[in-house]
Amino acid sequence: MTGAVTLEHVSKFHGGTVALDDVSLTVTAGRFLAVVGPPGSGKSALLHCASALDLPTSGTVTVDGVDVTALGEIERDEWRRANAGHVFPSCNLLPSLTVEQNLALPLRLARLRPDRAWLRELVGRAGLADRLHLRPAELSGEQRQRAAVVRALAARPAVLFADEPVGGLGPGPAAGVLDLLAELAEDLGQTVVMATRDAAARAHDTLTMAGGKVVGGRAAHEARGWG
Ligand SMILES: Nc1ncnc2c1ncn2[C@@H]1O[C@H](COP(=O)(O)OP(=O)(O)OP(=O)(O)O)[C@@H](O)[C@H]1O
Repeated sequence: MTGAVTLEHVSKFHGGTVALDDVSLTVTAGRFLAVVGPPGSGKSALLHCASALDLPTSGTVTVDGVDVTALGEIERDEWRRANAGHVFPSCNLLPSLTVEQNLALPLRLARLRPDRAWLRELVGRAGLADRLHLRPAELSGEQRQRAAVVRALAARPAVLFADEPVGGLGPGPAAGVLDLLAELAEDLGQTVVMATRDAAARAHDTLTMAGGKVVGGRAAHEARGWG
């Protein structure tokens, strides 16, 4: 199983603002981890550093044994395209393309060969098999966000990083998207790291952040850095 993420003494400063303050933790491969905390507690900063979208000011991030903080910029971009999938609050699907074209786009841009069996599996689980020919505007909000999850996983990344993936959805559609994330972890062993203010119920493990630090968690044996 892939997707083990380890942060060791990771700090991130933005000028004088501390976004992450000496965070050390381990995400177990194949688990669905929710990172919870109030606005400004450092959830996004944690996801950005863990997924190599951003470099920490200090500390190291290792994913499946690769120290991504030691990679040069070009190598880091290549690593991220192949190994880190991202979902954001807004689905960011291109309105002029069909769902199928949207799902294939990151693979085409990265010149990665599609794994058709994997894509079929994802599309089926997301309930989009009969929606592939439609434009994003013809989907429900939940279906659009499910499509964003499939797109993020198309390259078979080691880890899916979802930053407030249900932020713009009502309770019913949000539950549908969270169910999909939980199923992907439970049935396919997909490692998922999700930042959320309050939608952690379906996750296997929870870490709580405040002031850039990890201050608690349900999977205390899996993480270090508090108490
Ligand atoms: N680019 C930036 N420039 C300056 N400060 C930043 C920047 N990005 C984040 N911060 C600050 O770092 C801290 C942590 O921000 P972060 O976005 O990680 O929190 P969050 O828990 O994800 O919040 P939210 O729930 O609102 O998304 C906050 O004080 C924020 O203002």
